[in-house]
Amino acid sequence: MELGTHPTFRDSADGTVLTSARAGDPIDRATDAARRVVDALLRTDRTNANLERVTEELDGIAEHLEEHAPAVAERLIDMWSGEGVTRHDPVTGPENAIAPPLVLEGRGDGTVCGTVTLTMAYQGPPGHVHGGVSALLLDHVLGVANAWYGRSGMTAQLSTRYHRPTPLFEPLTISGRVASVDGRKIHAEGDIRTADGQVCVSVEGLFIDKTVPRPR
Ligand SMILES: CCCCC/C=C\C/C=C\C/C=C\C/C=C\CCCC(=O)SCCNC(=O)CCNC(=O)[C@H](O)C(C)(C)COP(=O)(O)OP(=O)(O)OC[C@H]1O[C@@H](n2cnc3c(N)ncnc32)[C@H](O)[C@@H]1OP(=O)(O)O
Repeated sequence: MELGTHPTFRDSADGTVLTSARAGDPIDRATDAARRVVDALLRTDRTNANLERVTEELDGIAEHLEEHAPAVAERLIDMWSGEGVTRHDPVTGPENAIAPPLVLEGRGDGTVCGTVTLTMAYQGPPGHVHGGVSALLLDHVLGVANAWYGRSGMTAQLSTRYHRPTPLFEPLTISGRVASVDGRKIHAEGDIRTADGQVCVSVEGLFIDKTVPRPR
């Protein structure tokens, strides 16, 4: 994976924000509105909300957006034209309505961390976070931790241990760090904790340094 000029803990200040800022751009605001729609659909009274009208209006919005969508190949070039901080990924991307989005900071000790409160769309067991969502968040956090360390790679293995159910609707702190590097192999680890420090999920990941060329 190409690293671009991503900051590392050796040359950047403790507290450096490593994910794309929500700039308040129209696309960020539209994506926030889409997240709100997803959450509202999950919470609405299905017998009382006028869902036929809702469907028509949402279809109308989708048609308008599709009319203004360039070809996928062109869009991919645009998506990857930055310096290695993505705006579209499903964990931190302000332009991706699937992303919570998680904001990550780099620490002087090589750790990256961020706090997020997950809502209904991320539910697995009743009132708790889906295990696949936890793995997704941690995989990405380890990827960013690798970059903060100064390396980059593809996930080859992600070993996930679920210690206790991870609550929705409460702030969760997600952190990751590089544990060791052995040639092309990057070993990283991380966890998700509740505000009182209880570990809900921990992971160990093996990443292999490999470049996937950016579309151009
Ligand atoms: C989404 C945003 C990304 C943004 C990136 C942009 C810039 C970066 C900047 C900031 C970073 C920010 C964010 C990054 C965030 C997230 C990252 C997301 C990560 C992913 O979402 S990524 C998708 C899922 N991931 C895959 O899609 C991988 C598919 N797979 C392959 O592409 C190959 O399989 C590969 C590359 C893994 C290896 O292939 P290869 O040919 O390069 O290497 P090779 O096989 O020669 O192995 C060399 C040595 O590694 C050992 N080894 C290999 N694989 C192993 C395994 N699984 N277990 C144990 N050991 C293994 C061998 O045993 C050998 O060991 P030895 O040298 O000792 O013999």
